[in-house]
Amino acid sequence: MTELLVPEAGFTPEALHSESILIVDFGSQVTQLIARRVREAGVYSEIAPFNSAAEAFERMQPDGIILSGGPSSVNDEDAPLVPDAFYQAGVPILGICYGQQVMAKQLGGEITSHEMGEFGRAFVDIETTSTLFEGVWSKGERHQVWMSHGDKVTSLAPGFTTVGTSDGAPFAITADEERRFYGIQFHPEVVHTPDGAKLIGNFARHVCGLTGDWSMAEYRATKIAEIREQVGVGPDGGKVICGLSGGVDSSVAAILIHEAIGDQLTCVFVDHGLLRLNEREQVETLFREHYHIPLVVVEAEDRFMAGLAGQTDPEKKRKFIGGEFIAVFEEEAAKLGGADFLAQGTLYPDVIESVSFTGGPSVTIKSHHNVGGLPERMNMALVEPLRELFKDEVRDLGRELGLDDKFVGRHPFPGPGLAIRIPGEVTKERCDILRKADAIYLDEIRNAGLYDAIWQAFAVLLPVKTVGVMGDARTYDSVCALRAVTSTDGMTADIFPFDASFLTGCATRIVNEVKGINRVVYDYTSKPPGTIEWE
Ligand SMILES: Nc1ncnc2c1ncn2[C@@H]1O[C@H](COP(=O)(O)OP(=O)(O)OP(=O)(O)O)[C@@H](O)[C@H]1O
Ligand SMILES: O=c1[nH]c(=O)c2[nH+]cn([C@@H]3O[C@H](COP(=O)(O)O)[C@@H](O)[C@H]3O)c2[nH]1
Ligand SMILES: NC(=O)CC[C@H](N)C(=O)O
Ligand SMILES: [Mg+2]
Repeated sequence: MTELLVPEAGFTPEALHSESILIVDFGSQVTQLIARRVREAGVYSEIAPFNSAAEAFERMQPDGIILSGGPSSVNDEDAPLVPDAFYQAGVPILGICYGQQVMAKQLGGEITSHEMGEFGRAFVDIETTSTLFEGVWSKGERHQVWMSHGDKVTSLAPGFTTVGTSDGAPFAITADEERRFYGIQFHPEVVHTPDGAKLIGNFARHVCGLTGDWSMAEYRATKIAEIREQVGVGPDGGKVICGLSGGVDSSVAAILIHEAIGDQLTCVFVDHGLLRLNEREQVETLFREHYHIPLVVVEAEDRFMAGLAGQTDPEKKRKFIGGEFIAVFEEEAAKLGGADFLAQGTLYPDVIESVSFTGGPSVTIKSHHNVGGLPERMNMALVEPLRELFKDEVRDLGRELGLDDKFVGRHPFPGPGLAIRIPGEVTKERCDILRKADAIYLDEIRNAGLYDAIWQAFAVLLPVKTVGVMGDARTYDSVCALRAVTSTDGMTADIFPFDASFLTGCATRIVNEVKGINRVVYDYTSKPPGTIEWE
């Protein structure tokens, strides 16, 4: 564990790092990925929606600006714009997709809307050298990129030259090397542009001239400062309760908040009856052994089961669970004499799937219990220090905080627990059946030494009964589906390719040992098109 830079009261996060990049958000689905790539390049970044970017600029005094993509067309009447002052600030600018188009338009170029765009994989031909590509791409080469646009630049703004072209975009890559303005039609932030991360790194280092000395240690110190600022420290500071599940995210959040505000924090673990076998005891023991943070364990099985009775719609189940979690937290807060803040280990993927991050156009895939599943009325303000991070970054932060490997390496487990792994009605009896099957499956995975190679694995209990024969007798019982995926951040996932013999072994054990299940199947669907959980 590295020593923490303890920020003083009244301290601002900007004071911690000398280098930063401002990302102006025009509502792209993948703006957070730009921030992530900048972090990977070792540079602190902040995202500001286009309409508050001027204030963010004043505060941060960034060394570079990246303009995101977005759903608007620059030819629309109310098209969102970049504050004019940014073009006069002498700071390098990288415009991506809409960002390229809006910069071209504002600086005197032209953009045309076409019926046919380029969506998905495309290729760019590099026509000249550019500081943006130094050491990555050279003149005369052709490279794969990822595009998603209907509009395109058709006439360059004064000072710009064409650096690269694609079939659908004659000005796919444009540069004004003197002003250090770059406009690219493709998206370097997504993995489908294989050299994209390097290009963003080049923008930070070669174009903006940054050294890239930002680290998770600094993220930790920055967040501690922000938490202190939000909650207040000492006798006049607020009280915080943190929903703790024993999962990586909430454990990291709890430790971080505890570092920031000490005993103003109490953790609350809710046993809603939807946990895995022996999970409550394990989490309680592990947490009390490792940390001296007050922990309240709430027995809430009956109320969750009662509320779930008769519910079969996945979104209704999720919304009920989200609301009931908050009701429990509020009751526990009252018992502690009131709390002003509720802390959660919410991550960026929870946010993007539930709602749009800065008011952009993204659709709701499913209401994660801790975001879209929250009730409208909330007494406590939220403290969510991990809200911009992806899972693997949270694990890095956990290691930085000295979190035990037993926590860092745990497979994710969703807050609504077994409820979203039992399609149809959830009952205690069905939870008990699933708990047994899931425990056997994970036991087999651990015994085979596969736990760490898999990102997440679990069993699902289907609302389907099939006929079987056991000991010469007919059975008519439920089907259990097994799922295991590989992933880095849970946003996309691939199935884990078990050997057939491993799956046969699991199926045999589950059918033999779990009463109520007589058939086992394996889920071969990646994400997309599937999601990881079944509901
Ligand atoms: N049983 C629970 N009791 C209290 N809070 C919970 C519980 N389950 C989930 N939460 C809260 O909801 C948040 C989101 O849950 P989520 O499962 O995404 O994170 P996690 O459990 O901390 O980590 P992981 O994703 O590794 O399981 C948690 O960080 C925690 O604040
Ligand atoms: O805390 C959570 N509350 C939720 O409501 C929720 N829904 C899904 N997940 C977890 O998120 C990751 C992506 O899951 P999906 O592909 O099913 O959306 C996977 O790791 C899922 O287990 C949740 N976690
Ligand atoms: N992904 C984007 O930024 C798209 C920009 C603009 N809406 C277009 O269709 O060209
Ligand atoms: Mg969890």
